[in-house]
Amino acid sequence: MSGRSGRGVFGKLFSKKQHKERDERATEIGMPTNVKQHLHVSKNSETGMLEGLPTAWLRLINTQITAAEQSENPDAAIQAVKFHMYTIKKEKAQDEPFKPFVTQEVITEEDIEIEKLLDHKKAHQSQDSDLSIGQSSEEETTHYNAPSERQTMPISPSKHSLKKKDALMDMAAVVQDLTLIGDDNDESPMLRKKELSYSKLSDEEIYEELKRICNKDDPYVRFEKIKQLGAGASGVVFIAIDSKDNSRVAIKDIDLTKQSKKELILNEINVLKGFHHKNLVNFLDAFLSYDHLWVAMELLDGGSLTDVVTEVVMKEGQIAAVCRETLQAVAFLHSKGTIHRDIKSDNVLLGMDGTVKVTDFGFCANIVGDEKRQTMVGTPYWMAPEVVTRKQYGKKVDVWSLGIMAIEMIEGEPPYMKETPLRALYLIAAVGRPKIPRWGELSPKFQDFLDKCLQVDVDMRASAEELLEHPFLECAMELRTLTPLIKAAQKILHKCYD
Ligand SMILES: Nc1ncnc2c1ncn2[C@@H]1O[C@H](COP(=O)(O)OP(=O)(O)OP(=O)(O)O)[C@@H](O)[C@H]1O
Repeated sequence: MSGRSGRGVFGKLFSKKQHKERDERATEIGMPTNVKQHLHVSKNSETGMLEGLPTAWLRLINTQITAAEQSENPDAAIQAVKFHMYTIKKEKAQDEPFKPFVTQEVITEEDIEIEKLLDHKKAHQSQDSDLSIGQSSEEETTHYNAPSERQTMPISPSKHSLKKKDALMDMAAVVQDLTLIGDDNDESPMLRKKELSYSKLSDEEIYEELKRICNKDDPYVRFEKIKQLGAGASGVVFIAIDSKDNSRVAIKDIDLTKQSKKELILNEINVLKGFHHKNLVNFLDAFLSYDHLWVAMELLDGGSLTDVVTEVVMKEGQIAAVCRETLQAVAFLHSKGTIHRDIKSDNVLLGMDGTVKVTDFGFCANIVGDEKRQTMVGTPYWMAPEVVTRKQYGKKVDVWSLGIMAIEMIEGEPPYMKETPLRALYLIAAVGRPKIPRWGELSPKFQDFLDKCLQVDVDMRASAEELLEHPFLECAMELRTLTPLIKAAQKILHKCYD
């Protein structure tokens, strides 16, 4: 599906156009507005097509999922469109840009919200159809907006869909539940008490607490801004020189006035302070200047792994090296009771020396031991089937995503990247393990590694810890062999970190 003509083991270089197409792919969907939901889903016995979903949902399904596909796998079509609508709704509601770590409070609200949007109608199940997802007792009006950039699954709680009082009551119950089911032997950081106490703080108190935990230096005096690296939903990232030791750092500048849930930042900073690993883009310090929070991080001057996979061909030994380093980060996060939930090449940053570090903890979930979460987060193309199909999921979603990232390193892009996000969701749910076009060109060890990552049955899928022992990783080349790939990609993309 990559569109590359064969050359060498993994084919020829990816074009810049394909790189651009890859980013544009996720921006395609523009949605209608004001859709009334009366859900009573059934399958037309003649055409096999779904009926009874909101008109806008059906329009989406019917334009992107064929009648035969709907008929063959109606559940996958329904799950995909539900998930998709949830994503769009969240995309519009997202107004909390900085989320290096997601707290239990956010996840709990997210759980409640997804249930409300998607599943609570099950309470009114129809008796005449297996497919029924019920009928709402009252009309709901949902506004849809086109998602921006790549199709990620934002998790900030919507102000529109959840009454604060109800959310807090439900949250208290869930937090209590989670505390009760916590494993005594689990070493996860127990953060909930602090989160709950923060959630009671007023804006003024939050600023006071931020002042207390941030470095007292004036960032405008201490750092010299060199150049902007990019602007994400989470703020602007730039390179700066730290006058304290002349080191170069990456700084994320967050405008606090645009944050509706400032208390989350307190938790995030505290969590980040406690998470240091050689394969994570480590937090260095936080600074407060009026309404701006500057978060200083290690600077990775090699750009993202996406730049490399889309532009140059990687050898198996180089892929093994990146997998090993990423797995070390993932295993570390898992050992701390945290799921990353958004492992993909965009979130793996490289140093010019070949250092590999995982970043963007904006979708992390704190978990307790092997406790499973019922939330749907991540980026559709990298998403594990159990996430799309709304089954309970746990740490192993990161292992699936790592498998998809390995496919990116082989093929230049994840499976279904040329499909719309909705169709990709359907295919993930319906097909399960994706086909890998260059499968026959891979070594048996690499094939086995991918097999262990991409098991649809979560129990059959290896853990990050187990994968670190896999023989494929013994083939890893030295990290410095990544440097020529990074340089080649930077040259093609005209990127420079000086
Ligand atoms: N520590 C870092 N070192 C080098 N580059 C970085 C670092 N952190 C972020 N970047 C780069 O800066 C740009 C913006 O990063 P940011 O994380 O804000 O963007 P994003 O991931 O697209 O957005 P978001 O995560 O907020 O949705 C990206 O190109 C990213 O690769």
